[in-house]
Amino acid sequence: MATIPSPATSVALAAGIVVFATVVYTIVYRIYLSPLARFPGPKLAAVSKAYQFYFDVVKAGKLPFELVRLHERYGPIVRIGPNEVHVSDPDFYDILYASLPSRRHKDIFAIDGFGLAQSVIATANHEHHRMRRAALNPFFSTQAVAKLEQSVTRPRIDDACQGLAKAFETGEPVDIEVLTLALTTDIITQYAFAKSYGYLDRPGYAPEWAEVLRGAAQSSMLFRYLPFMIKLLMSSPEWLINLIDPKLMQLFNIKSGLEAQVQTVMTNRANGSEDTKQTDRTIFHALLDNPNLPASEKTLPRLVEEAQIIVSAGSTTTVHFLKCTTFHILANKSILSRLQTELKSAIPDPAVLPPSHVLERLPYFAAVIKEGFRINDGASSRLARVAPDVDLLCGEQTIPRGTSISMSTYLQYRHPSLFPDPETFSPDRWLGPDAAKLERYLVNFSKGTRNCLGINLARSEVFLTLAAVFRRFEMELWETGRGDVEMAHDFFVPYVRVGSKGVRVVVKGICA
Ligand code: HEM
Repeated sequence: MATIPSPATSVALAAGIVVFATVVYTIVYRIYLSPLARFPGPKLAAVSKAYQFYFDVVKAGKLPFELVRLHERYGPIVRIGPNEVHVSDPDFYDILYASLPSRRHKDIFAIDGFGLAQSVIATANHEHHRMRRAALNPFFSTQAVAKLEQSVTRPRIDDACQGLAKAFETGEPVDIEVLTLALTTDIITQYAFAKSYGYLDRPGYAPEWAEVLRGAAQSSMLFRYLPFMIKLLMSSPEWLINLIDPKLMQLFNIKSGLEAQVQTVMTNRANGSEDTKQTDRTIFHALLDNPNLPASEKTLPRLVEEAQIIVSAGSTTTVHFLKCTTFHILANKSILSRLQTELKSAIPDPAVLPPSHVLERLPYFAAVIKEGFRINDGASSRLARVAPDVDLLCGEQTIPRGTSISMSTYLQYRHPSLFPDPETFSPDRWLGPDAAKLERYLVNFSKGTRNCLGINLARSEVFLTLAAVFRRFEMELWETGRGDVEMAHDFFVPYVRVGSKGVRVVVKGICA
């Protein structure tokens, strides 16, 4: 005898049918009816972010390599998400990463995993981003960077060189990543917070910091899919963090230190006891003083998040550049010798470095730096933008407004028509008759309204550091190979294979 289902069973059945129908409709819509349906790509990628999740998280940062395969198979525009296409067409770069007056929102998916939602880099809306960015720009302008070169950047580079001089005496190998991470961290913290973290003075240059940053970068790949997890982690008590991973405490201590610093600036202002010495001015003073930022932009948590992104963005990318470029110079004897000849004639006294804008005019040195930028990829993550007002023309195809569109340096720098033999470190490609044309494709700092805030500081650091190191020391690579510089994982910035012991050098001599 047939039984009549209970009301609860009927409701559950009806709910199941609705969920099933919704899922089926979503799949059919995304594959066949969406405005992006005409762009080729794997069906799973069109349906859900699971495709990206597999390469980002399960395979630990392998999406750039998969993107190469996808573009070989499907052409210059590939659909890689329900609302995302990835483009491999270098001539489209300037269109996507456009300057004002074009409006570009950001698809902050890739940034969300850092848990710094109130910082400039994670600001999705174009106008909101303009406001936050305008407040920071003066602090990192060409003039501001040039002014602080004398008092902040060069003294720290001299400190790092002291470390190399000591290594010459002891014969101990030096890990370039650890040394330059201490250097760039000390520079950015002195520059932005008037208080250097002093990593260059710590034993072994605080080697654990590199590990902490790598761990945070890798975790961000998971957190970008589950952003609530990073929020939960950031608000957890210290004992729990210690239990999960004691190394994470370094990040938390930095956050607490920044909170205390901002709080002091705010309290001193409130009770009129502020120390107004220009040398003590920090990025917090600049933001708090800015009349164009409303009070909601000057809260303690937001200022701390802005400071946190500046510490990490201001160190990791520059370090990867310095480490890779040092490797390639030392691995190519003829390049090393040509570079040192030019540096010796431009810097007669190794103790007295010219300003970075003078170094930038040395033709061979500038070509080495450009090639260093090309071969190290910069930020390896695809950088997604959204044009809210206009459709964008890519070749013959129109990408509808509102689409998340991304491009990657990894593909751009391996484009056969621009950079033949891309795995070879060849500064000469920047000295040929087509070099000027080629420069528009060198995009490590991205372009347009959301390009790198720290571009002037980064350029000053890399020119001064490499000039100092290669003018002052004779070095050789020590137990280091190409696998120690090639990207094996994309954790927003490039990371090398697990188990690499880094780029290590021995100092063989001090140059007169
Ligand atoms: C060689 C070194 C560097 C490279 C290759 C680099 C690259 C980049 C790239 C590609 C972006 C765009 C990211 C995106 O679209 O999501 C960016 C943004 C940013 N960079 Fe850098 N960067 C470097 C050094 C620095 C330094 C020294 C600072 C220190 C202040 C810095 C601070 C920032 C900030 C705050 C942003 C966000 C800007 C915004 O959203 O308006 N970077 N960087």
